[in-house]
Amino acid sequence: MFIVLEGIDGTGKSTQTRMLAEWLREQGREVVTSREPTDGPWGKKLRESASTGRLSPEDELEYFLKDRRQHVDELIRPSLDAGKVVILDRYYFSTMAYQGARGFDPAEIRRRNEEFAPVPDHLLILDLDVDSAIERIGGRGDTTNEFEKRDALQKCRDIFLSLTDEPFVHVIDTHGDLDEVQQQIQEAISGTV
Ligand SMILES: Nc1ncnc2c1ncn2[C@@H]1O[C@H](COP(=O)(O)OP(=O)(O)O)[C@@H](O)[C@H]1O
Ligand SMILES: Cc1cn([C@H]2C[C@H](O)[C@@H](COP(=O)(O)OP(=O)(O)O)O2)c(=O)[nH]c1=O
Repeated sequence: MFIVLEGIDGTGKSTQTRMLAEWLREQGREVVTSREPTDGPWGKKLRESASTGRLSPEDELEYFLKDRRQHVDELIRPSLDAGKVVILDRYYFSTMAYQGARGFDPAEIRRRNEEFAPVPDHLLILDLDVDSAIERIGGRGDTTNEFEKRDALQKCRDIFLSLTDEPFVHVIDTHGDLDEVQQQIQEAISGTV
C-alpha cells in the first residue's frame, strides 16, 4: 500500500503524515514514512539551495529526478516489496506543481517520472487557500518577495487541483483543525488499507 500526501507549503503534510502513520501502526500495520526532497546527497543539495541561492530551472529539475530515482531504488520499492505501508510527504506531483510553476510542462514531468517511479494507490491532495497557507508558514505577505511567493504558490495549487479527476486522487480540505483533516484522510483510504 503506497500513500502520498501532496499540497502547497503549510497545508499540514508533515503533521498529517505522522498522524496517519500512528493510526495505521495502531492497527498493526508496518509503516514506513519518508519525504522528498530526501536526506540523500541530491536532496541535501536541493535543501541547501533554498539558502545558498536557487539552482537553474534545468539543474533543479534534474536534481529532483536524481533524488527520486535513489529514493525509489533504496526505500520505496524495497519497502513495498516487503509488504509495508509506505507514506510519503511529497513525491513527483510536487515536481509537476513546483517545476511546472517554473515553466516546465507538468504532463511531460509526469511522463518522465512514471518511467521509473511507481504510481501510488492513494494521492491525498491537502488543499488550502494560499493566504491561509502563507499565514501558517509565518509569511506576512507585504514584501515583493512575498508577492512572488504567493503567485508561485497559487500556480502550484492550481496544478495540484488539476489532478483531481483520477480515481486514486482525493482532495482534502485543510481549513479545519488537525483532527478534522485526519478524519477526512482516514475516510478517503478506509476499506483499502
Ligand atoms: N489544520 C491545521 N490547522 C491549523 N494549523 C495547522 C493545520 N495543519 C497544520 N498546521 C500548522 O501549520 C504549520 C505547517 O504544518 P506542516 O505539517 O509542517 O505543513 P507542511 O508539511 O504541509 O508544510 C505547522 O505549524 C502546523 O502546526
Ligand atoms: C519533492 C519536491 C519538492 N519541491 C519543493 C517544495 C518545497 O518548497 C521544497 C522543500 O519541501 P519541504 O521539505 O516540504 O518544505 P518545508 O520543509 O519547508 O515544508 O521543495 C519541488 O520544488 N519539487 C519537488 O519535486
